[in-house]
Amino acid sequence: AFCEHMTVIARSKEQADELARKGIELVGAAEPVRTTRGGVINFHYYIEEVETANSALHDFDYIFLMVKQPAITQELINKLKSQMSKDTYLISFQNGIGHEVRLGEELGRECLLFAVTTEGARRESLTAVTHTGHGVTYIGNRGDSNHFVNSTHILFVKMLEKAGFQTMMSKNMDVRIWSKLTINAVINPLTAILRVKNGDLLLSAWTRSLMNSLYQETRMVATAKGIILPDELWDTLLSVCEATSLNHSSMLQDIEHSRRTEIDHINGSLVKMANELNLQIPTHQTVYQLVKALE
Ligand SMILES: NC(=O)C1=CN([C@@H]2O[C@H](COP(=O)(O)OP(=O)(O)OC[C@H]3O[C@@H](n4cnc5c(N)ncnc54)[C@H](OP(=O)(O)O)[C@@H]3O)[C@@H](O)[C@H]2O)C=CC1
Ligand SMILES: CC(C)(CO)C(=O)C(=O)O
Repeated sequence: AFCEHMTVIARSKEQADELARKGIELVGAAEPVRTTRGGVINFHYYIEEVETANSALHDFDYIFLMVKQPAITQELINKLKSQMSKDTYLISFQNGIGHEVRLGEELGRECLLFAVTTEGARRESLTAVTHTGHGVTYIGNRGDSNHFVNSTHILFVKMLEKAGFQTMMSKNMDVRIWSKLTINAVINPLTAILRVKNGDLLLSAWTRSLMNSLYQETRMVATAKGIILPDELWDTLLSVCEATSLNHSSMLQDIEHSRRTEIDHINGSLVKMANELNLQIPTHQTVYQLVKALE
C-alpha cells in the first residue's frame, strides 16, 4: 500500500519473524511481488508475549480487523482497545453479522467502520497469499452517516485505490452487510454440506429450491428488522454462484481443513434473530444444525 507506516500483526512470533525476513509474497501475480519495504512495514505478533513484545504499538490511524468471526475473542477486543487512541478507526472486514453489535458495544460506534468486500484472498503459507479474485470494497459506518464528512477517510480510500483495490465509501452499509449476509447464508452452508463448488449449486433443481428457501427466509428476517434488501438480490446471488463457480466457498474450505466455520455468525445469527422475532426459518435451522454437526 502507499502509506507511511504499516504494521502487520500476525498470529505467532514464528510467523512475524518469517514475515520480517521474507516479506509478504503475493502468489500468482504477473510479476513476483514481495513486500519488503524497509522501514515502512513492521511485523508484530499477537498472543502470549503480546504485552511486552508489542507494547510499543499505538497511535494507529486505521486498524484493519481481518480475522474470522470466531477469532474475535474478548482477549482480542481488549488488545484492540489498548491499541486505539481517540483518533483511531477500526475497520471490520468480517462476513456475517453480530460482530457489528459486539464491536460497537465494546469499542464505541463512533470509531467503527465496516467493510463489505468481494475481493478474494487465500493464505498459502506463513508468508504467502493468493489474490483469488478482484472485487469491490465498500466502507462505511452503520446507521447515521455523519462520519462520512471526515476527509481523512477520503484520503484513505484513495490510498486503497492506488494500491489496486476498487474501494467506495457507502452510506448504505446496513443493506450491504445484509446483502452479503444473504449471499453467504445461501451459498456457504449448502456448499459445505454437499461438498460442492459454488457453481454446482446451480446444476440441480433440488439445490436451487433449497437456495430459494434460504433466500426467502433471510428476506423475511431482514424485512422484520427493517432492512430493505434490493429486489434484484436473488439474481445477484445466482450471478455470484456463476462468477465464482469453481470456488470452494470459505465454509467448505473450513470444513475440508477441520476448522471452525463462521456458521454461528451467518445462519446461526439469522436463527437467533428469527427466534427473537417469533419467525419460523426451518431451512436455516436445519443447515445450521448440519454444519454444526460437521464442525
Ligand atoms: N478471504 C476472502 O476472500 C474473504 C474473506 N472475508 C471475510 O473476512 C474475514 C477474514 O477472512 P480470511 O482472511 O479468509 O480468514 P483467515 O482465517 O484465512 O485469515 C485470518 C488470519 O488472521 C489470523 N488471526 C486470527 N486471530 C488472530 C489474532 N488474534 N492475532 C493475529 N492474527 C490472528 C489467522 O491466523 P491463524 O490462521 O493462525 O489462526 C489467519 O491467518 C472473515 O470474516 C471472512 O468471511 C470477506 C470477503 C472475502
Ligand atoms: C461469495 C462467496 C460464497 C464466494 O465463495 C464467499 O464469500 C465465501 O466463500 O465466503
